[in-house]
Amino acid sequence: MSGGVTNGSLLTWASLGGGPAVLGDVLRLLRTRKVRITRVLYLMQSEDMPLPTESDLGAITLERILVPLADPTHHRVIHDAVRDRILPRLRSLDGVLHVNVSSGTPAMHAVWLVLHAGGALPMGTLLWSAQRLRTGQTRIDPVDFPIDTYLAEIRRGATARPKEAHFDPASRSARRRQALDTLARYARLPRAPLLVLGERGTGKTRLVETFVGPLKNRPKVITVTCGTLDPHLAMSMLFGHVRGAFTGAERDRKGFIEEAAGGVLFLDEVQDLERPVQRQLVRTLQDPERRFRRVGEAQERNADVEVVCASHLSFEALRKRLDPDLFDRLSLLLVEIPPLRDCREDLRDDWTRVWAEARSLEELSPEAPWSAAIERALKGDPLPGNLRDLQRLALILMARGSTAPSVSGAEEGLLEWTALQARFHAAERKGATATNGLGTGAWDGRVRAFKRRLARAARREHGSYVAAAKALGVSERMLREHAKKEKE
Ligand SMILES: Nc1ncnc2c1ncn2[C@@H]1O[C@H](COP(=O)(O)OP(=O)(O)OP(=O)(O)O)[C@@H](O)[C@H]1O
Repeated sequence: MSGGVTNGSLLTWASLGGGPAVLGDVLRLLRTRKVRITRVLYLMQSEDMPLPTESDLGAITLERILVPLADPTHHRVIHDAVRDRILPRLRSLDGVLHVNVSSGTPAMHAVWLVLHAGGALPMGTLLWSAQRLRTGQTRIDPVDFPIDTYLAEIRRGATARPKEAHFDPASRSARRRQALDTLARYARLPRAPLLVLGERGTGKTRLVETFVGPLKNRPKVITVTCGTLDPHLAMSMLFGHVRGAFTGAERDRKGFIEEAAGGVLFLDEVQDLERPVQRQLVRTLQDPERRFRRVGEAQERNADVEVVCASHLSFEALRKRLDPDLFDRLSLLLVEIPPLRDCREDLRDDWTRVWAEARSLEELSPEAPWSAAIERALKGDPLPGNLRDLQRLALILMARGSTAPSVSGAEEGLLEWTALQARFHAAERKGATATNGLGTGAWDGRVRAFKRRLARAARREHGSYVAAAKALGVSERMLREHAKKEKE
């Protein structure tokens, strides 16, 4: 490499007709982009494919690779041939690999994209699309199509299944009505982070995705379930990273903040974010421009995002778990979604909605079954799982009948549900004692809290960290790390 010019190899399928001429143009155009190709890997389906001339190639080495294909329009055939014949050759290539994805059939083009996205091509490989224009000239463009990002988006779209109910703000109970009115007022304020609290299963996620997003006129909602982020990667997942920022960072990657640009970034169970990430978030939230840095990058970026956070913890418990500055910022606009047991007037509507959504078989009645017994059961249960308790009942009843459950069938199902609910209530009580102040958040967080306790207990027992470390045969530094990591 010299003067910003990179040496590399170009991989291209041999084409009939004007293929070699286009190849000559591609090599020339790459040179204008400071890419010096020293070797062309020329994939030929048969020996009689036309070859580029010396004037096309100059000093470039032409390496012909014979790849017979039973069907060049068949993705699997192409993939298998490339995997077996080409990929092993690429491992020993010097310099950067450039692939001309436009040569060959559309199926060949697609296979390059997939192999690249899947990481099968050497690190740093660049894809180029070359087009012969009507004027007879050729143009090349880098292929900027991050398949994995698109797939994630498509999957998100697929999870928001069209049959899913949008959150219905109409409610009969005063508590829920008040909460939703407040939420609607707050949501209309631009650039003000919003905190939604509510027990598990009260529908917070759906509420933010289908009610808050549209209210903010930002239907795109990127939901991040904070407890599922790998603690070591959380910063990069949220803020993105640049290539080389850490081992395995093979290319620049946008974080969720950038992905949410123009929409809403929804941080679900925000207390599960690691403290350093929380601190970083404070910086971004207090900046009206929402500036941030990708991991490993000095330059600041900004993203036009609205931020909404949610937690199943109570106000007091969340205050203890969050960085104080973050809590201060998030709690400016706070809405608490009441549990179902405090909104009994809405139970029948909730039940109807849950039934309609849970109805996975066409032959099941679209009408939610209703009887005095169902009403008694629902109204008499503390419903600790909220909407999920209703989902459980719906599934039990559905499993009992392929048509609208008869009242007697429903009653048997109700007995089953009541027995199961009793087990959940018991487990809930036991869990409340068992967690013993370790919190109810993500497993990682609870493990850390446990280690913190052990480290602190060891210090109390032995009088100092030095003595405790000696007695336990561990390093003092590690003990101190465990003891301090988060403020309780
Ligand atoms: N309006 C609705 N109608 C029917 N079902 C709903 C509605 N809102 C939510 N649900 C269902 O209820 C369940 C709980 O909803 P959601 O996940 O939004 O609650 P949550 O408060 O975020 O709970 P968690 O934090 O446990 O995920 C989900 O399975 C969801 O599909």
